[in-house]
Amino acid sequence: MTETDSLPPPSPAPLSAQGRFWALLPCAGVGARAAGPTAASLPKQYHLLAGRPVVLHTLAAFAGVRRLLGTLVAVAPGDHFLDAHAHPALRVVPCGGRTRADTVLGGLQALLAQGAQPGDWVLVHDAARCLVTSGQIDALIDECADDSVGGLLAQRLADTLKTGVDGPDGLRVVGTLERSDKWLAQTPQMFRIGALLAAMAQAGPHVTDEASAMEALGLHPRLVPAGAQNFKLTYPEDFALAAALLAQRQQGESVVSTSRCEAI
Ligand SMILES: Nc1ccn([C@@H]2O[C@H](COP(=O)(O)OP(=O)(O)OP(=O)(O)O)[C@@H](O)[C@H]2O)c(=O)n1
Ligand SMILES: C[C@](O)(CO)[C@H](O)COP(=O)(O)O
Repeated sequence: MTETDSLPPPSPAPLSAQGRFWALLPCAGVGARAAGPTAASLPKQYHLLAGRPVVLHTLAAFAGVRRLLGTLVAVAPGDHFLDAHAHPALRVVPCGGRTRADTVLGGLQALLAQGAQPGDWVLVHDAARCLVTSGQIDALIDECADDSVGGLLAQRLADTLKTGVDGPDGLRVVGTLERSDKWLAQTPQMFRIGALLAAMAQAGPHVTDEASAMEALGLHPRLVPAGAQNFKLTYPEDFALAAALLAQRQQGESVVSTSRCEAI
């Protein structure tokens, strides 16, 4: 164990009248779109950002949510990166699949095999979405735990939304969409484990998020507004922005703890 101090210690999860909550992090992607000219072969969820691998920033946010009973990280078979970061609050399971949806399906099955119940809630969150905060995760649970379907964090559109077509004359605008009812889906996305498992199995390996699988069954997940900082590391240019934001947050934390020390 070399970096257990990277994660806050697990706090005992209080029993909640609203049910039991688990987290599932799909962490088995290869990060093809993040591979710039100088990229190492390491998948993006393991790149170092502000002194820590990306996924440990993500896990630190989940470690701050007291209602979670446990977190399962779904990694690719043969991936031992997290072995060096063993932690009592974590289950690392080599159930990664060819697509994100396959990985989530394997992770849901693994949660049930490890004692979760079909009626428990699961919060599925991209390992590569490392700027999520404990406060946002708690807000999602607060908004959705009494809901009959579940829901997701999402961001309102700030820009005008175009449709484009890449034709013989180059990439051209062919229309402008009404944006007031459009949202960018983020994660976590929170549903009952049994319902999500059935929905994902039916939706197939190419569904891009959990909410889509539930929508395909005629359900309407709740949208919980979240800010632009909860973005997913996808392209090479995303890393510098994430590093700057994480460094700024760390600086903020150290200023607060210094002022606490001075106040004592
Ligand atoms: N087969 C896969 C594909 C993706 N993911 C995870 O799903 C999250 C979001 O997916 P995405 O950004 O698409 O990651 P990659 O598939 O790694 O990226 P790319 O499509 O650029 O290769 C990431 O945490 C990624 O590790 C996964 O667990 N299993
Ligand atoms: C789940 C997700 O992050 C919500 O925006 C997104 O759909 C993942 O997409 P990708 O196709 O795996 O990049």
